[in-house]
Amino acid sequence: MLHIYKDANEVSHQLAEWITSLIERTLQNQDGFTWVLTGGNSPKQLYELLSTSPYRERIQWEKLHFFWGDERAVPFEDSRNNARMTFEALLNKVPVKKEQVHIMQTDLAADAAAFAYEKILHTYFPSGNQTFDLVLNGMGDDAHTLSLFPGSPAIKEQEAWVTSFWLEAQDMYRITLTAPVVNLAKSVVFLTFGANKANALQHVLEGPENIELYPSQLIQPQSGELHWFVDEAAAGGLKDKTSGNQS
Ligand SMILES: O=C(O)[C@H](O)[C@@H](O)[C@H](O)[C@H](O)COP(=O)(O)O
Repeated sequence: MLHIYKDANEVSHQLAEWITSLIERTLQNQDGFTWVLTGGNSPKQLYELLSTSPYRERIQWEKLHFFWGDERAVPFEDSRNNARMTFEALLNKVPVKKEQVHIMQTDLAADAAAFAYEKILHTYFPSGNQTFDLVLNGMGDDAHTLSLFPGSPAIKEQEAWVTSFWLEAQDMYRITLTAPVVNLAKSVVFLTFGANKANALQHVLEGPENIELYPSQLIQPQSGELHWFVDEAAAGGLKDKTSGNQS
């Protein structure tokens, strides 16, 4: 479902409300809520909103379990580390305990970190049939999501839930969830805005399938929901802007 709002500010506010309501609804029927966070710049305002009134009070933080969609294999102290950004924007400001938070361990070798993370995920989701309550994703202007970059080996992974690889262009290892585990989630939400995303968004949503070039096309939940929260600038190239709720 496509949700188009005026600008980045409005997208962030609407998504803060949407996520808070999803958490409230879900926790009426179950005891915990598993949520995959994304790095990048786009979610910063959303995270900050969630850590303040009125969202902060509505969320039962002690029932949440946090995971990450991908990580740059640099120390937690490095400003490029995705988990670090999330702590600064959100997790340091809300009442969550260490045991609720599962970061990808960048003090290990990247392949060992991927293996360790996969083990944690299988403990949470032993049946292997359904995974997270919510996966929040960003999308790059090259149509990557998570660390599923065009042409990267990670986009071919069919079995493993977590993988790692050397990303030459950025001179670093990446650790990432794969499409198979994300596609078992109950809800997947993409948050993206800005005119620089318009071309990628048009190809991902309306172009012919070309996973190598537009890896975000890999994300198609098997039985869960898929939502795109975008602004008018990012939606600028779409021919069909009606496939969902719009403001
Ligand atoms: O570690 C990362 O780089 C991210 O997890 C990545 O997948 C991100 O979500 C996109 O690159 C969009 O980033 P922006 O929100 O900054 O455009």
